Amino acid sequence: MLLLVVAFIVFFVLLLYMVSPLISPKPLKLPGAHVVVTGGSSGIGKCIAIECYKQGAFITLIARDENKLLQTKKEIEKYSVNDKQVVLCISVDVSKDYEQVENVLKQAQEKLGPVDMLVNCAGTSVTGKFEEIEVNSFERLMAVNYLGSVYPSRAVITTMKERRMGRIVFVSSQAGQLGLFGYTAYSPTKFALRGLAEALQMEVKPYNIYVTVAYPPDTDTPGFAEESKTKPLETKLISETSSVCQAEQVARVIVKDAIQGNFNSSVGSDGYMLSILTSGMSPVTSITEGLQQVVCMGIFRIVGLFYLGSFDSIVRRCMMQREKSENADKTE
Ligand SMILES: NC(=O)C1=CN([C@@H]2O[C@H](COP(=O)(O)OP(=O)(O)OC[C@H]3O[C@@H](n4cnc5c(N)ncnc54)[C@H](OP(=O)(O)O)[C@@H]3O)[C@@H](O)[C@H]2O)C=CC1
Ligand SMILES: CCCCCCCCCCCCCCCC(=O)[C@@H](N)CO
Repeated sequence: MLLLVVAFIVFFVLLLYMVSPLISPKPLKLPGAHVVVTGGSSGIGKCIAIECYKQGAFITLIARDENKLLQTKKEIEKYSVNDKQVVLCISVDVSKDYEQVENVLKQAQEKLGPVDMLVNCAGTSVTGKFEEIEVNSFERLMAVNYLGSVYPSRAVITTMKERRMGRIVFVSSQAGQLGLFGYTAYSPTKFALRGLAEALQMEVKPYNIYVTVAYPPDTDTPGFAEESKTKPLETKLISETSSVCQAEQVARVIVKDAIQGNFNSSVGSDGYMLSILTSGMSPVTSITEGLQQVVCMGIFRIVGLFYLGSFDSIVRRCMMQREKSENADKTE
């Protein structure tokens, strides 16, 4: 009898341990909240700012180009839902000097109150073959995409911990879940965000702060148009596996997941598969999410192997094509 009771207690405690990280956070209320969006003057960041503004938030936009910031401010203000709402613009490079980033965020908080949600969306990309990418691009991308997310987060986290609330969003990429031809400089910066997010989430969860990592697919933005100009053929063909998304759609998903405090945010069916497949030891934010990972991971690995096979064959075909045309050039 005693044994049975002990066994029951042990079982119960184990169950509690498993289920405790699965308890979903309370959603953030956006009306009246202060949302800071880095990279908020263009593309996905701009759409995230609009989405939050439409839901009643006060917005701080951060980017370098002042004209672009002011233009975006005007565009966002068209969507106001009450006459108290404010859009504040700050021109700063998020990747250069920590003190400067800390200072401007202090000013923003003096004007609009403590930051309830920070969206780290400032970022840029360079594609090309490893040996053809300028050496300083590796450093620059790491500075903008990684340090440019560390600095603003580091600057707001103390106040968030004091208030025992907050959301921090990191905009990674599908190229932050798997490495692809052409992305040797870009992918590592997006993988780095995941490591940062996991470690930070474990630290700040007891303070009721939730971290979200978003993994968007190719998205129709000015940044994407710029990237496409110099993209290797292989990268283009591989990327065509999944279709190009609209920035509005990506932004809606990111804002929804951030409000709910979901650690993981993905778009579309291959986004869904990739996120399950790469969930590893990342935090879970609902029981259904945990269950889906347990059940689907193996099956999605099989699907993934087929994708990898097709990517390899694209790379091989392109190489043969190139050699053929080079030989033809020589014989001419
Ligand atoms: N579009 C896509 O296909 C995908 C994009 N992503 C990621 O989403 C994010 C946004 O991408 P997207 O909307 O395409 O980008 P855009 O190029 O359209 O916009 C980038 C924004 O970041 C700002 N920015 C860039 N560098 C800095 C800096 N050093 N300091 C401050 N602000 C900066 C830009 O303003 P300014 O130049 O004036 O500073 C601009 O507001 C990026 O992190 C990108 O890697 C992820 C997956 C897919
Ligand atoms: C079972 C799993 C199957 C998975 C299939 C995955 C298909 C991969 C397509 C990858 C597209 C690359 C996105 C990079 C976007 C980006 O960050 C840049 N555009 C930034 O400008």
